[in-house]
Amino acid sequence: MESTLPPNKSTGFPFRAIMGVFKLRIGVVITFTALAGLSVSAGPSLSLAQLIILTLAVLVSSASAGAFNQYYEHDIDPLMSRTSKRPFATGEIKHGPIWLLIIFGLMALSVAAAWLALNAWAAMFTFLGAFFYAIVYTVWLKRRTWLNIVFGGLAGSWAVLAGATAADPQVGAVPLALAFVLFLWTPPHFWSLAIAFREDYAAAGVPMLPVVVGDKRAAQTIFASTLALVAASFLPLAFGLGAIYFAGAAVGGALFIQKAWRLMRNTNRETAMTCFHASLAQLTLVLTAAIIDARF
Ligand code: HEM
Ligand SMILES: CC(C)=CCC/C(C)=C/CC/C(C)=C/COP(=O)(O)OP(=O)(O)O
Repeated sequence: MESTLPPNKSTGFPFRAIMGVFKLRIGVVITFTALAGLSVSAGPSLSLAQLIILTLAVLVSSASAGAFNQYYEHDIDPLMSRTSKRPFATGEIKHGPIWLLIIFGLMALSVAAAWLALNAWAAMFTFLGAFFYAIVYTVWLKRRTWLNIVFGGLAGSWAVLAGATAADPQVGAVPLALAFVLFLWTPPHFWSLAIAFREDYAAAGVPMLPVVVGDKRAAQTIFASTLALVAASFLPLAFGLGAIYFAGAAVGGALFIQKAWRLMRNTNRETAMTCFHASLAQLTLVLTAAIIDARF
């Protein structure tokens, strides 16, 4: 799972490790989420330059938050198998204040670019996404309560609204509904992975749901929250999305529910990871269907 790769041997400069710090694969999906919010927004089309700036602003904001997360968690990442190879955890990249300058500089740049090229609302949600992930989730809640992901999950909702407000600061019902879907999607997405790596989180003293209530109760909670998520994923139909969106939400929802059911019936690392990947497939189907439906 971990995207951190050994430094490029030929130059010695840890280019790949530095890229690994920014969690860019996740940033790409976060950016896709913002573009889905833009697509379902009623506002006027953006110019190509504005579209590029929105894309880069959300990507850089997400990446800076991801880098802050790895910087801040350099103490617990070595304690977990999944994260122990990360550059701050291994010392491949020196954990020092220069990184805070880089991180906050990139964050400020992304928010300023969104503000200047788009509007204050898009800039605010671009900032809020990173703030909720880096501060609300990573610093405030992650090591304190199993509710960490419930509130931290708003980070994804802010990504939807960053895109939607770029075109129309008066957020419409469909972008709001999609932001609500992201809010409900994030907990089962993450709790599935947390079951697979429960021992890691227990060793690191992080109170993820499975550590607090056990795998079985966590799997039951995942199943119940997936049902709620899938029900909510049909909300955009009430505000104008059509058959294409329905198809995406139905196929994605059925897949996620089936894997969450399987996880609840047979709770182990393999069914947990399958459910985690089903969450990503469901989100991709819902967002892609929303983009296509809104365009035709
Ligand atoms: C605070 C909210 C969230 C938390 C705590 C969370 C948690 C995680 C974790 C722990 C991983 C595994 C990372 C790794 O091992 O490298 C992951 C992977 C992933 N997450 Fe989430 N997630 C959150 C929100 C989101 C959102 C909003 C999206 C997309 C809209 C998303 C998309 C992904 C993707 C695409 C991956 C796979 C990345 C890869 O293959 O390297 N996550 N998530
Ligand atoms: C608009 C905008 C910029 C939104 C940002 C949204 C965002 C970056 C959400 C967090 C995604 C994520 C994979 C968190 C993992 O945290 P973790 O610390 O639990 O993962 P780890 O254990 O792998 O470090």
